Amino acid sequence: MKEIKHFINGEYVSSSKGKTFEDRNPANGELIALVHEGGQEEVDRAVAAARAALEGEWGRMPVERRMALLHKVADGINARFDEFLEAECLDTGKPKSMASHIDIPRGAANFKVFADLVRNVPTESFIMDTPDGAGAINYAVRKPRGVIGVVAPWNLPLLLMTWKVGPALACGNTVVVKPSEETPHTAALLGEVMNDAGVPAGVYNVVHGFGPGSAGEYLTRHPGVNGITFTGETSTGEAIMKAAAGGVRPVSLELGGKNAAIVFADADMNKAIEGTMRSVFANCGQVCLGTERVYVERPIFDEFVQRLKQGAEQLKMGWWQDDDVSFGPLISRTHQDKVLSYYEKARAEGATIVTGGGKPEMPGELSEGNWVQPTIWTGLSDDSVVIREEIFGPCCHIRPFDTEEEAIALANDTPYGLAAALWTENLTRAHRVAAAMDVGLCWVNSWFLRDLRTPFGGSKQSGIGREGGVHGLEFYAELSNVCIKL
Ligand SMILES: NC(=O)c1ccc[n+]([C@@H]2O[C@H](COP(=O)([O-])OP(=O)(O)OC[C@H]3O[C@@H](n4cnc5c(N)ncnc54)[C@H](O)[C@@H]3O)[C@@H](O)[C@H]2O)c1
Ligand SMILES: O=C/C=C/C=C(\O)C(=O)O
Repeated sequence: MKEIKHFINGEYVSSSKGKTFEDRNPANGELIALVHEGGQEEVDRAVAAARAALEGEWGRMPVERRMALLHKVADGINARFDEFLEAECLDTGKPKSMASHIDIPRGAANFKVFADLVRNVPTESFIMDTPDGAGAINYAVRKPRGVIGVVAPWNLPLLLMTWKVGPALACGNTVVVKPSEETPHTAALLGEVMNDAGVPAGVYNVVHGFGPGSAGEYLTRHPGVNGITFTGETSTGEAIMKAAAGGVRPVSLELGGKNAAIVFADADMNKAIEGTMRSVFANCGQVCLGTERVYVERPIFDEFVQRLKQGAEQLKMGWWQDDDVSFGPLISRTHQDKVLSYYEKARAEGATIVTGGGKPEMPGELSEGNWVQPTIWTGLSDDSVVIREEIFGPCCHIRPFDTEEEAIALANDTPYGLAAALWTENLTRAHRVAAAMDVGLCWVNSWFLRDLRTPFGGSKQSGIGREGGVHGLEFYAELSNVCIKL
């Protein structure tokens, strides 16, 4: 049986207590690897290695050399594209059509983009008057924050982990990564790429394990960690904020969502259907930016519902390797139970089930996987739990609206504030409504179109801080002002 070990100080190491847990293929439940579970000892070793690397060659490395190494890491991911693809798809069950276009290319891009960015970003400078007339010059210096703890989720494992590791290393920090227990493969494989690229030992470390009482908690509580960046559920974000309060360490939190799409009657129907198909069903609905609430202007409501239903019923489920497969399983049996519990709640609350609503019949081995049907509901009241709580599954509720004001109020009626998608051909309305969305990210006539120079993050309970472009530097670097009296 394959074993996945920690990556500490440039070496793959076993758990000192010999503890392991299972990594299963979500498509058929097959055991694919045994993963070493880290405890306090492994976290201590990883943090110590990361600290030593900061004080060693990495900390003294000229910026140009550091950036060249990060480019080599990106090239190393691309050179082993098929291995990363297989590792990611085995852990998640996601179709290769998705992972080959999104997950793996973004894994490489996250290193290149931030290496180039950090090399080119200026810092601020102010010249001031002084009473003696000689003046003074202020300028800011960006310094690495230190050891960054990276806690990542399972839905886009390589993409979301490197989205943090890329800028962290570009700013000169070192990292200890705690990948999701569901998806340990690609974080482990990245260790080999780091070594092959010549990144010094201790710069990139990985400790596997769970959250509470395991590697996640030990890492976030560790006093040797200078900042924690986390993507995952809002409730976990709360626990991590509490852990970070000890020692007053900064956090960057990218959390849950209950994202709305608003489809106006003047939308290009084909584009709106194509985009909403992706925003609801891509990655089996397991995308934080995904749409779970769709508001459609009444004159086109029936047509929209029918066309989304047709699209959902044409999704092809199956093995990740098959070229025509567009829909994979949910990540785990536990998550399948959670999503199915919302399917039951929708039924109990009297939803009209337009399509789906249960488990599909899957052939052969696939019958052991965590499959659920793509599901569309109408007819629920605005206070239904199905409409208020994040499900993180391939499902949405569609509700008609009559006025722009009503649509805005409905979309914003949520404790979350991550993303929104608007569909309209009216440019003035697009600007007006986009500005009224209480979210960190609003797409107009598109979804998940990403320029990595832009601010990314959530408002309300969807997060704290913005990563992406220069904005992530607020977290990954410490700005320190130098004031020189002339
Ligand atoms: N805003 C975003 O950018 C974004 C992106 C992707 C996913 N998400 C959110 O992530 C969630 C799905 O991912 P998930 O189920 O892996 O999230 P999760 O919060 O259950 O787990 C995320 C990570 O945190 C670790 N963890 C759990 N409890 C911990 C604790 N007490 N201390 C330290 N670490 C702990 C887990 O082991 C895992 O590595 C959804 O809510 C989704 O909306 C948000
Ligand atoms: O599931 C959430 C997706 C998050 C995407 C990003 O963080 C990104 O594209 O940088």
